[in-house]
Amino acid sequence: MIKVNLEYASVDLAKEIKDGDIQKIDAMIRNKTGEGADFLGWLDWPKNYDTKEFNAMKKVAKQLRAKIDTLIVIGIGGSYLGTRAADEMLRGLNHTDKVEVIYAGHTMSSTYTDQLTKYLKNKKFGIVVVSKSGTTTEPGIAFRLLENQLIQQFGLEAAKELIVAVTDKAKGALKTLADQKGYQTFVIPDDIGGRFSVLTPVGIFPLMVAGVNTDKILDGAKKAMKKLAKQHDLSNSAYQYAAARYILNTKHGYKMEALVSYELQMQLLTEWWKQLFGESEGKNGKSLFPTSMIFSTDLHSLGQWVQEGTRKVMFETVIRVAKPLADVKVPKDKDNFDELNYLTTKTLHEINSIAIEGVLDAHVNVGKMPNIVLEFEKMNEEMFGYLVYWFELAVAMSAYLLEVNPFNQPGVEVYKKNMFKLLGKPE
Ligand SMILES: O=P(O)(O)OC[C@H]1O[C@](O)(CO)[C@@H](O)[C@@H]1O
Repeated sequence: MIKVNLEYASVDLAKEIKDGDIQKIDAMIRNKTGEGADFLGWLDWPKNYDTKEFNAMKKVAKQLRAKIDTLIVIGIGGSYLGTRAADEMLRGLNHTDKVEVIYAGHTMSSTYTDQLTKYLKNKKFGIVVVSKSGTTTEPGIAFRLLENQLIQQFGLEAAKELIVAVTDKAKGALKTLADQKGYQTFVIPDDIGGRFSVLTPVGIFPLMVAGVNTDKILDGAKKAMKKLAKQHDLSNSAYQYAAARYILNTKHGYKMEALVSYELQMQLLTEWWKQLFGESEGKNGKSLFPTSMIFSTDLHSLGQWVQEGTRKVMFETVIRVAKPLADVKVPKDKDNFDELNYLTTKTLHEINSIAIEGVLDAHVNVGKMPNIVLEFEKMNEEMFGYLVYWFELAVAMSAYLLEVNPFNQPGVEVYKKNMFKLLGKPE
């Protein structure tokens, strides 16, 4: 479902990396002997997840969906990015669905929060609050505000049916609060970190409420798991990607990787990817800075820099989708004032695909910027599950190649501690 095309990357895997090193790290991942191995729960999750819990989630999601027109998903980082990535990639602007999904708790912007609370005044809304730690400030504040508003609008009893918490199975502020107030809870497994959690109740429950076919997402993840578990060396496409970016970074001196998609509805997927790679690898003064662009949109802004700006700093990783969710024909026009009739033999996706060819040539051959191309078979639910698992395995390999622990994020705590000190948070 994903092929790695290194034709434009100026990387020769056979010459520039030892297959033995890849095999060693693969064994470390599979045998759970590397640093941070306590957080490898995602590795077997597609076959190990608790089907009973998932059936219970389906039931609760159906009940909640029947009662609301708007779902507020409260969370930050790994507690919301994967959900939003799937929501935008799969539902996109599909407003025919009865439930609108709005995200909160990923910002402390007072303007956004004020606008949201006003918008919800005439809405029948429900809340899914997601926090593994239960103590993160942003979702904590958003939940306090929106829970109050929901109770004011619909009453205490109704709140028990309109609020669901996804959090730790036993500990943390959110678990205590939900249990005390009688809110339904679903569990974030101990051995899966936030940014690896989209296939757990973190992503799956809100997506169920949003009406997404989550069974197909999990089928896709299982497909990836089964295929990649059989390939312990560079025949594994996730490892090819990890190795290529490692070589570009450590042997060719590149400092940044831009994930590029030609699908506007993958914008949030690139945000999810940024957290996955940024938090997993950005340690000990090492790793690529993960950034992203949407083409052709950003060709009309950053395109100039990409073509002619500072060289040997950034390379691109381009997602090329073979089969989009839908396609559109350019209509014939009898006047042809806009001179576009020459395009009417092609669909929009065909035009987009030709743009990729043209841009690859311009960026690689003229601009001398290496491009890794990730060939995605399609863009549906199954593909989403597949790509999530694929990137998770890729980042584990990639971080271990850099000799950093992929599963912690000690740097994030620094700002949090400073902020708590300045705000006078009691110890
Ligand atoms: O789910 P929590 O505990 O609220 O944490 C949210 C996010 O915050 C971080 O700790 C830091 O951004 C992420 O690792 C995590 O995904």
